[in-house]
Amino acid sequence: MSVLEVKKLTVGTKSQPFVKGISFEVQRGEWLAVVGQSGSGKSMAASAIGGLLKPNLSAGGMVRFNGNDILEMPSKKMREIRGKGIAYIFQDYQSSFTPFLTIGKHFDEYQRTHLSMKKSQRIENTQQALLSVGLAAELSTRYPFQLSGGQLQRAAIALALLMKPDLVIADEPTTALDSISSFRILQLLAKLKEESGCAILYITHDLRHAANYADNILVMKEGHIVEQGEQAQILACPEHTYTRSLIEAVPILKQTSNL
Ligand SMILES: Nc1ncnc2c1ncn2[C@@H]1O[C@H](COP(=O)(O)OP(=O)(O)OP(=O)(O)O)[C@@H](O)[C@H]1O
Repeated sequence: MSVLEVKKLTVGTKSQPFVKGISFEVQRGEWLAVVGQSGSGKSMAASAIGGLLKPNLSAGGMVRFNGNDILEMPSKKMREIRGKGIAYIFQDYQSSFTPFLTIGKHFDEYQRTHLSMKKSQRIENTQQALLSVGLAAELSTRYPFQLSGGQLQRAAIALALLMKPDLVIADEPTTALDSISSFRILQLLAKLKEESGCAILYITHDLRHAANYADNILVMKEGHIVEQGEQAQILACPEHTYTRSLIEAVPILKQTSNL
């Protein structure tokens, strides 16, 4: 069974659709990259899948997560799924943290909401989670502003993965980071995917990330999917002119493509 099944998903305001009937599936252990220019509807689709749409937007069609229909789900159940089954990693990782709570307190509160266990076990889990993303356990006593951007995004990822989700939605998680920190975050996601077998829906406008990490690629343009398939196939032999233009815009990819 697919972890995620999306059928004819539309998202938009009352007067204007921005995502216009897209369909795709994500399997367990798959890294699917959603690529396309700015404004093509990638984030909006991801928000609808994660049940995080802005109040002025609504979604139609079908989104099934582990067989459960997300768009029909009461908000309480959706919050449970978002905590445990689906993790969302934002481009703006600062928004995952409350400035006046320490990093450790964030991890503690998250576990208290979703699990019932002793405080000593929660502390142990927090330390393990920080270590798993290469952060020292001592960072749990610091406040968010006392961490660098890369450290904070790692902490956000550790927090998102604490409940061992089946699906990680990462919406341009490296955009605000320097290239070394970005590389580390991508490596980390790849490692976590290998270890846990989770699926990753990775939103990016950087085709190089898709080329290096994704199993499959889905290309969006103006709210439609124009092409989807295996990563190597799409990059070597793109069928759609829009995909070709995206590849041509990245010289290093153009060299290895059959364009
Ligand atoms: N809350 C909103 N209300 C109305 N229009 C919106 C809202 N959020 C986004 N849009 C519009 O919807 C379109 C799709 O936006 P979306 O954020 O999904 O694009 P994207 O492909 O993720 O772009 P980027 O790569 O820049 O993040 C854009 O034209 C955007 O201006």
